[in-house]
Amino acid sequence: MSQATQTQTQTPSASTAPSTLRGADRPGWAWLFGTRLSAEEQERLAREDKIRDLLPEEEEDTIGKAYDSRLLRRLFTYMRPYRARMIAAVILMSISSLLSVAGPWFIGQAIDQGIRAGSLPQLRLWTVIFLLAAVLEWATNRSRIALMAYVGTRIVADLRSELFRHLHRLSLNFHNNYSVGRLMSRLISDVGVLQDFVTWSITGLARSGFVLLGIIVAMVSLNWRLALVTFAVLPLMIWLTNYWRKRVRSAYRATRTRLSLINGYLNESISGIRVTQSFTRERRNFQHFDDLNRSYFDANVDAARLTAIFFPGVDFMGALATALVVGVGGWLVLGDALTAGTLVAFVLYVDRFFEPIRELAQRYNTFQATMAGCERLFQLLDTQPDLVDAPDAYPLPPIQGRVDLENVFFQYKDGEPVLRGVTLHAEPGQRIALVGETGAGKSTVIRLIARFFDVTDGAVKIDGHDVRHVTQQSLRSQLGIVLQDTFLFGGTIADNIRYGRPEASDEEVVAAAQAIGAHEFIAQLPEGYQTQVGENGVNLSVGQRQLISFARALLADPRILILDEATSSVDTTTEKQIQFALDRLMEGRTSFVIAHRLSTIINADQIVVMDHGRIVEQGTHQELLARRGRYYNLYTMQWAAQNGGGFTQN
Ligand SMILES: Nc1ncnc2c1ncn2[C@@H]1O[C@H](COP(=O)(O)OP(=O)(O)OP(=O)(O)O)[C@@H](O)[C@H]1O
Repeated sequence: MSQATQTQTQTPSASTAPSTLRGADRPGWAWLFGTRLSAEEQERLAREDKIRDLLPEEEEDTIGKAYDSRLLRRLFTYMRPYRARMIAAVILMSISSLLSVAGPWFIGQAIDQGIRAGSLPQLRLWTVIFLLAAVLEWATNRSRIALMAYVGTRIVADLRSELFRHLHRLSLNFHNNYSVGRLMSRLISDVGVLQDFVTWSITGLARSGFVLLGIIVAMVSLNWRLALVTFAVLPLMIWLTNYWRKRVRSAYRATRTRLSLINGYLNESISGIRVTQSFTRERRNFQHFDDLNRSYFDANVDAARLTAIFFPGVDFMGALATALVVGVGGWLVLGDALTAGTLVAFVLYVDRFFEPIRELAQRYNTFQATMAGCERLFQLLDTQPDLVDAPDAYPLPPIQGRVDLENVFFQYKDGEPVLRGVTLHAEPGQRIALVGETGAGKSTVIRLIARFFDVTDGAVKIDGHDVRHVTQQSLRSQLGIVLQDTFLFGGTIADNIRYGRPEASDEEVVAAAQAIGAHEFIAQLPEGYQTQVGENGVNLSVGQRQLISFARALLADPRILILDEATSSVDTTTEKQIQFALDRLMEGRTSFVIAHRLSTIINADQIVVMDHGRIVEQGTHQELLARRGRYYNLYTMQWAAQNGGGFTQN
């Protein structure tokens, strides 16, 4: 049962109301006086109860500190190659900040020395200076942003490539446990947040701090009494910022977690749409999606309400400070204690004073998101591959194809042995079929041969070389692995066939397809070998996909071939075709086949019957039938199921 249906049975209760609803959405007095919930609020509580179990634990989605020197230091190492550009951006930022602070002072001069002194040349001079300063400010700002956008984009491109390479180095165990959705979110959203941060926040924050400081210095030096009047609104401002900062943290977290739920559910629903349609689950899915969607909507509305409190609040503080400055300043001007130009400059400063404060508060959030994103990205980058080449690993020389498993023990988790003393010898060119109940350990055996995991005890040897002593690259390049879920990459059929040997000629590609028996259907496609497959490509049947993957394996020409349940999901005609292709593919190679249909492995040189991690029988088809043991039972059961009657051995 899915989590969604499990949670549907829960009854909504006000005591378990989500913190965002309790804190930000509901007015305080409603809780204080126990006012009844409106129908809409009750509905929302019911919805939140349904999705509660799906929300990540607080620790999993740590919002992170707004400032973490360790993370920042590491982030700065990525900026090092672009140091020159960053220094240039900082210089430009300083110039534009100074010009921004100087602007109101120029206006003050234009009024006092031009208008009040009745001097047209002075008025002209200060106006031109102001204009030039504005143009220069625009130009420096523009260049700073362009430089930082370049640096941000480069850093993100570098980091993305590093992550991509790192993901390819991580072992199968890691990929089994880390969902594709989570990886995509690291590669796309976390990296994206970082780009925003580098482009906008680093110099943007510095500029805001710089301008704020400059304005304070300018105001105090112009008239310290009036400056104090302006600062009178600061306590109110600090209170408002703190109020907002505390609440916005959980509000944004709520929107983020709900958005990730929507994305995850969309991903799952689209991937599993066939199953949904075949079980006519659409209505339930619509309902669940509506719940998620509404919950995201509600969280966004909460966040928007907070924004609606804060930003107009800052504007109001600005207006309040302006009123104070105009009132007190005007009174000083009337008493000749202040010039009109200084007053105008002050009014302009007050206006600019609140802009960086607003910016700093707004960036606080980005800062938190960036630190959390960085933490997750670096954690991923720090994940060590479970399997690394030994320091003295040597490349496996070209092999004949002898495979030996010597008393192999293996466990995925401590205390849960999966293989218990497996010994198996395959001569070059032999076909080995692994059979047994589900969970017997067949796939584990082939994973150990390909060294996707290391044995816990014993050894796996290829041509006498312990697989732990050779480089992984040299080992896998001599193995061909064809899995049950055939994966075709975006590109043409020809590209897919030459995936393991990109340098293969067109003739070799066609020859491989012909040998496998795939040429006929490929030739009939409108664009033949140039037909696009993979996502958005032509629709191929399961059997056709398998044939392409066989041609791919044949062209790569490995000495050892591993086939995982390759014939379990196709009809009888296709199975015959595939059987032909397989026979062709396995010719002259050591092959390990896991086939659930025993009829396909009758010709194997050795049939290895596994049970609970041990080999319980071993021999040819005839030998094992004659023994009337485990294999005989498995075979006769399948034979009866497929032919509707009892099996008689002739
Ligand atoms: N990545 C893993 N982590 C932990 N346990 C695993 C992992 N893969 C397999 N197992 C466990 O190891 C045991 C053997 O699994 P294995 O896949 O080798 O069986 P199998 O014989 O190939 O089964 P099937 O025919 O169903 O594919 C099972 O009990 C399985 O639950």
